[in-house]
Amino acid sequence: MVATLQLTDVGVRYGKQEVLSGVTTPLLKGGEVTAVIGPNAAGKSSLFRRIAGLLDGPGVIRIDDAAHQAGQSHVCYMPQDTSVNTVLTVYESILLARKQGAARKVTDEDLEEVDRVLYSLQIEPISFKGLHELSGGQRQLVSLAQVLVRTPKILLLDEPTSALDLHRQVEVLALIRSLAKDREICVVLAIHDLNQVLRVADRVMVIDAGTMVTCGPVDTVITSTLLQNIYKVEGRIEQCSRLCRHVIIDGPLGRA
Ligand SMILES: Nc1ncnc2c1ncn2[C@@H]1O[C@H](COP(=O)(O)OP(=O)(O)OP(=O)(O)O)[C@@H](O)[C@H]1O
Repeated sequence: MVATLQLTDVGVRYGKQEVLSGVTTPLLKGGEVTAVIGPNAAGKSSLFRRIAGLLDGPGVIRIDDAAHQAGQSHVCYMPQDTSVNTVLTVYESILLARKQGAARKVTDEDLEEVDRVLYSLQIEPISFKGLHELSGGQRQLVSLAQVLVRTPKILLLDEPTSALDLHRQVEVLALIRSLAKDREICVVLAIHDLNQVLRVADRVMVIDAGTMVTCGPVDTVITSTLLQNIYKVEGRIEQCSRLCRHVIIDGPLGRA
C-alpha cells in the first residue's frame, strides 16, 4: 500500500492568534516530493508541526499507510531547529531514534539500518563524535539521519538543507529524491532555494501570509509571476542547454 497524505482546510492557532488557515491539498502520494515554499513567517513550519501532530488546529489531516492502519506511525518529522542539548554520540542518537516507540532490544537489522544511513549521508567519520561537538551542517545531517533511520513512509522535512554547503545540498536532495522513488516515501519538504525546488520537486505548495496560494506541478507554479507576487522580485525562469529550468533573478521590485 502506497502511503498518502491529504490535508483539508487545515489551520494553526497559537493561543487566539490564527497563523495559518484553509490549507487543502490534492492527495500527496508515496514516490512524490512536494516542496513547500513561501516567504519568512508565512506559516510553513507551523504547517509541518501541525501535520506532525505537535500542534492542534482546525481541519482534517488524512494519513493512509499500512503501519498507520496498524496503530503505529510511519510519519517522521525533521524540525528546522536542529540544536541539541545532550551528551549522546552521533551513532547513539541515530540508534535511539531508530528504537523510538519500538521494542527495546537492538537487532542486527537496527544496526544495519544505522550503518546504511550513516553511509548514505557520508557521516561515518563523525559517528563517535558527541552531538555537542558538531558544526551546524553536521548537526543537520545527523537530524536527517535520525528520521531516515526510522524508514518512514511519510517524511516531513523542514528546511533540511539550509545549513549545508552546495555539494552536500545537491547530494542530500538527490538522496531524498531517490529514497522517495525507491521506497515510495511521500516527502514534504520546506525549502527556500527555488533552483533546488526545480531539481527535486514534483509538486510545489506555496504558503503566503498564512494561506495556501496554490499546490500544483512544479513547472506551472515556479513562474516569473510567482517571483513577483510572492517574493517581490523581478526574475525569469530560463531553460539551459541541458533543458533544465533555472530561476534567474534580476533584482528586487521597488516598494509600492
Ligand atoms: N510558538 C509560537 N507562538 C506564537 N507564534 C508563533 C510560534 N511559532 C511561530 N509563530 C508565528 O507564526 C507565524 C508563522 O511562523 P512559521 O515559523 O510557521 O513561519 P515559516 O513560514 O516557517 O517561516 P521561516 O521561513 O522564516 O522559517 C509567524 O508569524 C510566527 O511569528
